[in-house]
Amino acid sequence: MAPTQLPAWSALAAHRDTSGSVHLRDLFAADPERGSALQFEAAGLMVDHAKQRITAETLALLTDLAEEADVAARRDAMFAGEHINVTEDRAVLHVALRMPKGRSLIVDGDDVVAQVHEVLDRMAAFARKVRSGQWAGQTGEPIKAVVNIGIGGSDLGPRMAYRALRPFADRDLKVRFVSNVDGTEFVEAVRDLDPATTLFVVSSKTFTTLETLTNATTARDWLLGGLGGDESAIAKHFVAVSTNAEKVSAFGIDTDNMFGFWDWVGGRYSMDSAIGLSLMLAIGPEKFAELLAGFHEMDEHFRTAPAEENLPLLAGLIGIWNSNFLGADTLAVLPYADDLGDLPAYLQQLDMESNGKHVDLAGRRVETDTGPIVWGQPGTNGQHAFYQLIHQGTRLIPCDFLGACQPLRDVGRHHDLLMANLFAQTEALAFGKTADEPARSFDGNRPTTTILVDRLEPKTLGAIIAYYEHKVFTQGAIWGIDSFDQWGVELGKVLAQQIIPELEGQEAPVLAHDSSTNALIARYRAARGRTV
Ligand SMILES: O=P(O)(O)OC[C@H]1O[C@](O)(CO)[C@@H](O)[C@@H]1O
Repeated sequence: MAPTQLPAWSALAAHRDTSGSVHLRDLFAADPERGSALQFEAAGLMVDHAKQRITAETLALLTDLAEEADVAARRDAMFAGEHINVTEDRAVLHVALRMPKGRSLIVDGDDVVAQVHEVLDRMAAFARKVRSGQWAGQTGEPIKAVVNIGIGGSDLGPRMAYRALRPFADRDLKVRFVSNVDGTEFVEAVRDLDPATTLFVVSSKTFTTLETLTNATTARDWLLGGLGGDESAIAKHFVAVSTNAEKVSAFGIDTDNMFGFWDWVGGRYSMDSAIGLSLMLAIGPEKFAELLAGFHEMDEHFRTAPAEENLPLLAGLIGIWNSNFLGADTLAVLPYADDLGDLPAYLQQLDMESNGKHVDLAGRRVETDTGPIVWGQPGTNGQHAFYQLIHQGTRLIPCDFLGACQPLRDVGRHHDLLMANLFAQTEALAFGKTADEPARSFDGNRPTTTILVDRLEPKTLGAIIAYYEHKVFTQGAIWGIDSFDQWGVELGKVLAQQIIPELEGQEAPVLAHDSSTNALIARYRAARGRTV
């Protein structure tokens, strides 16, 4: 049934019409305990929803909606390994990637937890060899640089987590990430690297992705070019992370040097699978295990906590309130932690690739907006760029503010100033300011959630990511969509394959696109001195 037909949906619409415009100033004035009443804690995260435009009644109606939409049953189906990714007929089991050793989960006849730990153990053994210098390159020298080649879910997770966990990384090991098919990224990434001491981790679930295979081929040429062309060097300088052993081997990487995962791990949910290998190389297996423990703690909270205290569930519901009832189109993610600088980009894929859907599970066109446009960048930089529009523009932009109470590098007054800015922004957005001059007045009533952790460490990062994964899950379950496929990325890939020979060919191609695309291709060919 479409969510709009559920009784709680109509009740929420009526509630919005009667009290949805009450100002946060009035909500706070009416309830002196509001600040603490709307703070929730689990797995090392404190999530403060007090500055959202909600009341106890809103939350009660939203949890009714979750019940009527049967979110709990869908969650249980995910944890049980049912094929909830219906368009691809697959289980969705990223939660199994962080289940502790010894636990068992039989899916389609296999104990997936045992499989997960077998790969984790191989990854750990490999990481220890590389980190200790025991793994030698072609010339016998130890590895000093790791380059992860991958894109989308095979890049954004390890890239984001590496930046977030730099303080825990072995700083003698350079770690780089190459994703874009723009050759510039590869050239710049290896500019100061020595092939003799560089290890490439080619990460691709399918091992068919154009960008990744192009970059991996260029990397192989660069390596062989620098080491005298002896192909035996590949085994010492290339490892693969993939579900596709056949393609890995066809590329020339020995499958002994391959770390696998499974079709029940979606790309954007894979940073805690073998896709995290480059991160493990940087921070070591022990810290990687702490990251997994943080994920698992939030998984267990999501699986077992009652709706009224369930952090990801509440976050998902409040997001639905903002999008579907208050009319917000976007969500700004604003980390007050430079270490989380790549979190907005990571969450863009997690949220927008999962819930950017226009049909429901039965294939009917949805009747309501689905996933929000996710964007953002670290505070305080954003304050001096786009916050003007959040404060005084005409659009409603809900924001997630994230911060850590204890700095990992305590420099002078920096951390207090950083966090003062975070708190000040949420206060200004909620309460605004009246002034005689219209241009200087702030309406306020702009909804925000603040997420605080004590320290940004592997465990808390895991909990933050699992919190967002399950928030996205909750929203997808309510909208009744498949959050785990991504057919929308296919059309552009197919068209690019048609256009590639039209750009590269010597002969002037016969162009059969629309007049705009034809003209762009002709312009490009002319600028590159090719016949048109
Ligand atoms: O890991 P792969 O198979 O190279 O895919 C990379 C990314 O491409 C996508 O399929 C989108 O094009 C993502 O879902 C995925 O994370």
